[in-house]
Amino acid sequence: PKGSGIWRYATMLPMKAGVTMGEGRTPLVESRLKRNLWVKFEGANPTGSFKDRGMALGVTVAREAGANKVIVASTGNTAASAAAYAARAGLKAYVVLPRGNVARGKLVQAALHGAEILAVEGYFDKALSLVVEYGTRYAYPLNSFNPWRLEGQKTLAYEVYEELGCPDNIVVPVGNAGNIYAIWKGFRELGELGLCNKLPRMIGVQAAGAAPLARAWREGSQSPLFVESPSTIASAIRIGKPVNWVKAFIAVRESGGMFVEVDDADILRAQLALARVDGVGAEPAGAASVAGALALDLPGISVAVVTGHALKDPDVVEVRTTPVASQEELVSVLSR
Ligand SMILES: Cc1ncc(COP(=O)(O)O)c(/C=C/C(=O)C(=O)O)c1O
Repeated sequence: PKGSGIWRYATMLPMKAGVTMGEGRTPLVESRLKRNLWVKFEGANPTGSFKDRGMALGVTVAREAGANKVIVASTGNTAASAAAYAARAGLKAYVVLPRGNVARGKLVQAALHGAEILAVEGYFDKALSLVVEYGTRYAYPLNSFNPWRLEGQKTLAYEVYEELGCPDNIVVPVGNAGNIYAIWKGFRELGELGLCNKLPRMIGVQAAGAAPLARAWREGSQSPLFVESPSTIASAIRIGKPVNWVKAFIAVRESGGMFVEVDDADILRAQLALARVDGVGAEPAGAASVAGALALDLPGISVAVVTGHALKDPDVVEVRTTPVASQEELVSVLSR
């Protein structure tokens, strides 16, 4: 298909061309951690997360709508992506961040790309309520309640289909819960086009300390059990009140999937295993999908979406070094 980035799929998008940095076409690699497990490495996007897919379309629509300012609340990756894509589109970005809850790499990206960084006390949910209640009057909102974001993010499904056909399970880390619905929408469209006759089960993975949907699912509740003070090492999904929870329930119910939770130890173990066995460097939230895939006994072919790059959150990685003061010491280390 012609066009670069998400615009390769223009026929399936609400607009035919727009702002791009060649987002998408990310690696789909077979994992050696488990049979029938593939990893879709979204860290390979221009700003290092899947958010670029939705931001390319969101920023294009904002500019077409005549906006010159955009605003997002974010745990970091949406902010980084909005900052970069707004810069590319010549728009001003305002990012509202929960002070002390944003991984360093993402903060640096937002600053580098020239966003105005507004720090609020509290969690992501507080930042989002500020944007929804006040921000939208002054700037075009680009959080994932904005449908154009999800239209861009659904292109991941098309890429998986092009390389692997229609897998049996798609495992996705869930925070504000837009991405799991976006990917489901993409596969549902492939079904409507007759390209997939069996659609994948959508498996949403949450961090145990920030699992409003997984807890509701486990307890058979029809609505999420919101978490007042979400807590997890995976700061990207440290979200207690997912704005897209209705859509996420639809995706999981319609697909015959489920929500599960994994604890931080599982997430960090998956991050290391993924990096050292498959060579894929994920930030903790990005590794949560692999932790879920490893913990579950999913029948058939599974694709775990690794949603963000390891460099986003360097502070969670333990670095051990071996001092070498002489060539003898070097030789002794090398010959161990
Ligand atoms: C690496 C990573 N993995 C998974 C998610 C969860 O996706 P959604 O369930 O669609 O929210 C996020 C979300 C980040 C933000 O919500 C934000 O940046 O404000 C993320 O950065």
